[in-house]
Amino acid sequence: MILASGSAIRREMLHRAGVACDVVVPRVDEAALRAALEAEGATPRDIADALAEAKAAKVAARHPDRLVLGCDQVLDHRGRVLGKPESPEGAARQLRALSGDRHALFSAVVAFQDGRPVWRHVGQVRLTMRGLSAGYIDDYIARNWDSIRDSVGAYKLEEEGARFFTAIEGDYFTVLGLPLIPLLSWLIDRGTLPA
Ligand SMILES: Nc1nc2c(ncn2[C@@H]2O[C@H](COP(=O)(O)OP(=O)(O)OP(=O)(O)O)[C@@H](O)[C@H]2O)c(=O)[nH]1
Repeated sequence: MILASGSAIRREMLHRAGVACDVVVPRVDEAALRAALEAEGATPRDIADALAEAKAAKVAARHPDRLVLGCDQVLDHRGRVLGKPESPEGAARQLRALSGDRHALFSAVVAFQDGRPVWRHVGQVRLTMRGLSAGYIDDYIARNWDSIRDSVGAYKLEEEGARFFTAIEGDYFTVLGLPLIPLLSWLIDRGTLPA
């Protein structure tokens, strides 16, 4: 199986679940594709699904004989789609906007076999963030920028980001970027993984 993702935590989640996979980082212009989808009025859920499919398709084209997983995660804040922060200033703007409010994360995975999509799932999590002071946000980013720069929402739930939330409705793995439970269930049900 190939994980078509450059995300270290996605690889780590599969590895810890005992799922062996090769990693091939997809070369997809996510910004352009996301902009086109948003221009068509695509919902955040559809954007995550379409980007995950584009990444899986790109890698599957070069490995038609392998099971290939493409992934994508987007943040939906009052209908606005947010991705990874471009800069510490961008991260501060994002966190100030999310502070004291609710947002959703959509984590999509699309599986390709024999060059076509054979399974897909979009996990959704709703998060309620406590009010964070501007001073704390700036300090958090200054201390954690190297860690959060590749993370949608500019936080990592498994690290200090856990302090941001008063409630999370959905599963932990989906926040980290992969709907792991439905994916493992599908792999087991189709006989790819023993159980
Ligand atoms: N460790 C961690 N990563 C997070 C968290 N929330 C979001 N992310 C990561 O944010 C990234 C979302 O960006 P994507 O475009 O979906 O994925 P990517 O990292 O660019 O990797 P590709 O799949 O190659 O596009 C993923 O790597 C997620 O795993 C979190 O709470 N913890």
